[in-house]
Amino acid sequence: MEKWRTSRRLLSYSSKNLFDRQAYPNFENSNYLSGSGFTYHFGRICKPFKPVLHHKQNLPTYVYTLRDCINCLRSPLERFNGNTCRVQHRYFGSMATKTQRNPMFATINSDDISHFKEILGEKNVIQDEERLLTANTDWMGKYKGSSKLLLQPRSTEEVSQILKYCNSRCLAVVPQGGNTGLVGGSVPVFDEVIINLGSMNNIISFDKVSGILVCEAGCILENLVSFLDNEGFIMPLDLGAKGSCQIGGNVSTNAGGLRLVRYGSLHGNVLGLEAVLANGTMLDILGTLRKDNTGYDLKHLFIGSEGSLGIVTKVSILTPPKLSSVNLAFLACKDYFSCQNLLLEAKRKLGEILSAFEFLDGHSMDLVLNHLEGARNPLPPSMHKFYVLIETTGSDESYDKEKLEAFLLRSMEGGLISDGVLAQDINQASSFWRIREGIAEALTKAGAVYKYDLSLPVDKMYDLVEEMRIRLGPAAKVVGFGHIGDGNLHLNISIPQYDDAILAQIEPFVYEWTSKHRGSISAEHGLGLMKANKIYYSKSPETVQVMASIKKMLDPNRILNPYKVIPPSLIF
Ligand SMILES: O=C(O)CC[C@@H](O)C(=O)O
Ligand SMILES: [Zn+2]
Repeated sequence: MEKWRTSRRLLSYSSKNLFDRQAYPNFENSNYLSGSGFTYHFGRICKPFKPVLHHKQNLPTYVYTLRDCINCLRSPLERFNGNTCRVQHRYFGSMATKTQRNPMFATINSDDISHFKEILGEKNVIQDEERLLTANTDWMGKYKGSSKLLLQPRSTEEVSQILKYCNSRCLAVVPQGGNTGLVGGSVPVFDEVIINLGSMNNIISFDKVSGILVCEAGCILENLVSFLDNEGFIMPLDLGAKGSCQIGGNVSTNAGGLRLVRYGSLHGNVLGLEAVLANGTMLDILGTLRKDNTGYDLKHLFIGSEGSLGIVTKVSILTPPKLSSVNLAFLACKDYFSCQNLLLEAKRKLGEILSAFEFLDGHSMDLVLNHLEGARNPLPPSMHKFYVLIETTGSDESYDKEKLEAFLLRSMEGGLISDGVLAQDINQASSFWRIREGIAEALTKAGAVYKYDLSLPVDKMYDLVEEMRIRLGPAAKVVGFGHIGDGNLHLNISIPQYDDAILAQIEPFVYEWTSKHRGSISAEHGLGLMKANKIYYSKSPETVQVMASIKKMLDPNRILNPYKVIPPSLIF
């Protein structure tokens, strides 16, 4: 096979909108909250004693008390401190916890509707069933709420008025952007009012000298990409969902994506933001400075807190200049060890021009080929176990190409790569990216899927996939792919339909494994509803207590995105 044909310069390319809701049927099966019934303490096994109903009973959270814990040896007497359960939160890692609607929240009445119509105008107060069905359902069709109301504010002032009113009435709300999240964070759990930011989609300013873009939260990522492309700049983040996701949602979930290896996370790229607090206060921290050490940097509270502390309405982002030479290689590796070594070498040898380093296993490739129309393996049919995409972005066409080709040749001679091709044009590059970016879509088409988004030491990452495969046997397809360059594994388990018995084999094992290796149970997707109760696998009780205190201070009535991020029993 002709290995490294001369590559033509790739200009900017963007993949198809993979997350277009229209393209996907909804799946009806959704018993996402059932747990395994085991008791865990930070991912370590504790012996179940007896389940008790949580004493602050709005929520029937079953608390498995701890006794003879082989790891922590804490006395079960610590369970209660007067009326306050002091340590219960430590013990419900993956146990059966079923969230119930908190009765402290009011339900919408006709006066509320009239009030919202006064603030927003008739057409921005949506009660239409079809629109609500879409907004109540997440992209995977896995999480479904039953909200009766969707509001579409057009300005920060309107968001402020909505929240002020909801807070006074104790009406729970869920902020929603493009609704492309994967942890049930952007849809209601019950009847929360949906606040959709999609109408706030103006670009406010762009400064070519500094590369700082200021825009409203509802701007679709791909529109920002196109706008910046005309100005000779790029967004520092790139996601498969770019055609639908909105920047406010990206910031609120601290979305990572394909370019993080080069440009870093949104905690670094977001220079400022505007957010509306639960009581309607408009918080203007929309700075455009690279350096500002005047007190606490509060913007970081809103980056990645999934709308639980405030609703992000505007953002200011540092954007890198668009460089003229982009190359993309699609490679095969014989084993995971070679992928790791290739990453190490790529960092060393490609240095400043490396802009993406992604991997997928052969099982992910099979899924894509079986379920994505028109997808084709760019390499000749062979049983490759692993594939890697390496993208370089630089400013000197011949130097960059030479550098990449020399690197690929050396890696091939050294046995790190077993086969590979370089994209010859934008279309080819898009088709390569389509394979990597299309895995999530292929999984959704294949049936039910359990998703885990983990940060792990790179050398350990794939052991988990293999262990899971052995654990589940032929009943499930276990696939591993992701941002190996950032130590982020996407472990997905695909089965024909959701099955509690299989889930019990996966959880809490997967969280325990991650905790044991000092990883994170959410690398980039957030905790949402799916993992609010699992937070202790990655954070200490003291840390979660501080988070809960911040939540209670900023949102005393807990109206913002309830039941998500922090274990409900800690804050209600
Ligand atoms: O579906 C997933 O598990 C990952 C989705 C997304 O974060 C990706 O990197 O493709
Ligand atoms: Zn990802």
